[in-house]
Amino acid sequence: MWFFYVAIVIIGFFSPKLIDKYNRKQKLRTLIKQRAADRKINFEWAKNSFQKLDESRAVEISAKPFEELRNSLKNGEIGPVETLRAFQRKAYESTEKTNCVCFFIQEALEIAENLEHLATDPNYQKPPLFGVPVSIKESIHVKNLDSTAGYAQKINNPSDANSVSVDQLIRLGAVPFVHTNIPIALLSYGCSNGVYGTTLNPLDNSRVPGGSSGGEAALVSLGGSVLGIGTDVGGSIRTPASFCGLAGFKSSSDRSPQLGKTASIPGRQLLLSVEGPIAKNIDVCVEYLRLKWNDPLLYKKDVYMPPVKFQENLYNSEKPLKIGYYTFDGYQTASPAYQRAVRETVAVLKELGHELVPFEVPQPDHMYSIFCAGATADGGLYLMDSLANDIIPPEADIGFPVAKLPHFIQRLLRKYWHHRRERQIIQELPHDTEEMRQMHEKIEDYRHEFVLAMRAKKLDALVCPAFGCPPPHHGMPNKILGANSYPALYNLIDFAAGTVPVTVQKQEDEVELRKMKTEDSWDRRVVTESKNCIGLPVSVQIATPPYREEMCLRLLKQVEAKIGLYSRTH
Ligand SMILES: CCCCCCCC/C=C\CCCCCCCC(=O)NCC(=O)O
Repeated sequence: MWFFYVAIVIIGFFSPKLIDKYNRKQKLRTLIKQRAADRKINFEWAKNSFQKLDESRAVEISAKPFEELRNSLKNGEIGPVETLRAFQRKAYESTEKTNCVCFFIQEALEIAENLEHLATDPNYQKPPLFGVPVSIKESIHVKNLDSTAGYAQKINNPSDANSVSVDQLIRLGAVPFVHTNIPIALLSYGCSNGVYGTTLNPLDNSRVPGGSSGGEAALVSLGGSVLGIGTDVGGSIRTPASFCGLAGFKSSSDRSPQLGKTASIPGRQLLLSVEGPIAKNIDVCVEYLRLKWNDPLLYKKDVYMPPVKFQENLYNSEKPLKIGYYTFDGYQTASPAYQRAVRETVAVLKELGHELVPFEVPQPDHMYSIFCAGATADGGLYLMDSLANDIIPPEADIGFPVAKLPHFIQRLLRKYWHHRRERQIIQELPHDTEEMRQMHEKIEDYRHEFVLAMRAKKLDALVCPAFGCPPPHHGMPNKILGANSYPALYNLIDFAAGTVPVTVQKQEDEVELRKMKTEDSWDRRVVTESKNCIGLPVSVQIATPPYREEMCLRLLKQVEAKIGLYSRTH
């Protein structure tokens, strides 16, 4: 009988909270429905807009690669409004296939019309990106649009101003025209959320397009945009670019504006999210970054950015470099095709006269554990709190179950948890201010250790796999966290890093898979998820220390020119 009374007391105590939570979630579901209705209207608006342009003309315009498009707009062969309509059509078709677009930016039409009007003046000097439509990741602020980062609770909070980067694009003559999809909280290399749904990989719909800039990669891959702007705090530009066969680049944090984007974890200090380009080839990324860094106004709009222009001397240098390489970072065995991509890149760089030497990543277990601690910042409290108050589809899950337990339970499990790598991560998640300070100290120390290891070999740059495995199936990214160690390292140490596709998965790689040693569930899933991927693109990653971005771009360009998967076709 006593049990009955205790149960009544417990239910009585918790029920107001449960009812409150239920009501909150119901409100969020209503908001999601309203958002879906608004989105339908927005898509209808885009359809009306692109139907004003003859389809064959639209196909002709949207088939032009970036440089040709820019030239055609410059010499007046095509106009900004018809170009916008052509890409609206292509983006509409792309989103029908992959659900990559969240919203079409309606102000884009005014911007394009204004450019067209300005161009009627014979004395008008066309800006460098005159009329080029550019796609923008949803978390980057565009005036009058929400940046929800996939949270239903953030619906109906439109940005009151453009981000520094979007404003700059408009100043350079570009036409930001769509907001693209992301995973909830931006902390996944999948691309699912309860507000806009799941984005599919255009090359294999059953697999993720990468994340968190997954909508960008799917859109660019299908030709719905020639230049996409993403953000990266743990691979979110490089991973989707790799999974969709594109080039992607992230600078060190000082060379990216910080104003005007929704951060995955606001207030995170040592791991700053960086904006950067995704495009069909590295030339487009270079051209965008050249324009971006050579714009003196950028450094007035974001006064925290050191005014460092595009360093042509580094980009055009012919000096042979000393480059370290590794096929295994000591944390996650990469699937065979990614290892082969490194070996083939090393051969090309040697052929070009560079000196290549093997490199070992210092303390790999420590490296990825402190990355996870740094990326979540406060032991996961902000993340857990935000997620608990939202709608999370199963395929959008973040982290792993033990990391979500209350801190007092994690403390008990820290020594005994059976999964070694999960245990190492929970050991590093800070649970109080002292551990938080220690976490920052560990990150600083690791950066110094890494730089010393590079200096000991006099290295200018590093080459390694872009990722640990090909795009896994939807719902798998948080179950294979280790595969993210390859891009994450370069956020942890705040280096410049970029990826280019250099090969595709082959039969021989799938045969090699059978020889892979597996220690835990992450390893086993790397193997299972790497099967049946023949023909999917595989990228290599190149990284350089901060302020040597242009050196990294030079190497990416050299590799792409020699073995880039699409260098001849795009
Ligand atoms: C709930 C606590 C869980 C803590 C442990 C989970 C650790 C998860 C940390 C990192 C996830 C790794 C995936 C990262 C994907 C890329 C993220 C990114 O670059 N985002 C871009 C951005 O934030 O702007």
